[in-house]
Amino acid sequence: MSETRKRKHPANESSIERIKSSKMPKETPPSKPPSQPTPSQPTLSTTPSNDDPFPVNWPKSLPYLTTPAYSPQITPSQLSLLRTLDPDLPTIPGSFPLGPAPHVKITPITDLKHPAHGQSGLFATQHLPPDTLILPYLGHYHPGSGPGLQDEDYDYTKSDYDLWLDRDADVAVDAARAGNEARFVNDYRGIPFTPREPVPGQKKPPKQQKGKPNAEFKVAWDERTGQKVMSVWVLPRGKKGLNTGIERGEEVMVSYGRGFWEGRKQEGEGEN
Ligand SMILES: C[S@@+](CC[C@H](N)C(=O)[O-])C[C@H]1O[C@@H](n2cnc3c(N)ncnc32)[C@H](O)[C@@H]1O
Repeated sequence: MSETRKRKHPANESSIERIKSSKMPKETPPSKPPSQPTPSQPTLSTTPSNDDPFPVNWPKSLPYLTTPAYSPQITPSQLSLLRTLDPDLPTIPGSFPLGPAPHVKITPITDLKHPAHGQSGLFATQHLPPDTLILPYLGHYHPGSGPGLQDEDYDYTKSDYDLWLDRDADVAVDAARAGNEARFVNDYRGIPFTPREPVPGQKKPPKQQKGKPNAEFKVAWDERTGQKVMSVWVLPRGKKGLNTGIERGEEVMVSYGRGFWEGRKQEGEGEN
């Protein structure tokens, strides 16, 4: 077993760091159900909030969240920091659905050239313009350092689905044991480039960048639950206007950060 350490997180490389992970998590149910919130915390909702409770292709063995879950080790002061409004954060509006995200679909990856072949990814079901909120990234909120990285029989440092949420509050969010569609967002590295077709009514296909992410993780303020959440957004247009958004059928791809892959390489070396 390799030593426990932190490495850069699959997210905005400048601001978010990922808790170290070692192996692809298994999509088997945890040996214990996810931690239940204390009475003072919002309810962990795995119950349908509308007619279509689970997203298409959601793994049935995994609890589907519509609001965050909480490690029992999260303290009241951490909760209070998470629930203090930061007006500079982008917002998830109260009108955004609690439940399956409207414009993306979890899709098994069958392309043998795709580096995550055999796993799944998240794909756009319609054009997503630059700077659009795609969906929140839900999971267990847990301490990002110290003994809180071990929850009873679960070790967050082994997760490949763990993101820093708030460094000042020392809180991270892990979607390995429960989450929503956002946990299926892959890193752009090595994903085969698929040229675009012209959209109906236009001669040329929309501009496209090769070998780049088209989305990013951002911390946001969730008006629906009154707290900070991690979330996935389409990249902004950019100074040169090169980002035209994500076309229907394209995979949503972020950068996990170089540290994620370096950490993984080191683990591989450590295991030899
Ligand atoms: C947050 S999960 C992403 C969803 C994952 N594909 C699934 O079906 O559960 C992170 C894991 O996806 C895989 N992955 C994501 N992007 C990848 C890439 N560009 N190349 C290889 N593996 C990738 C790795 O196994 C990584 O540990």
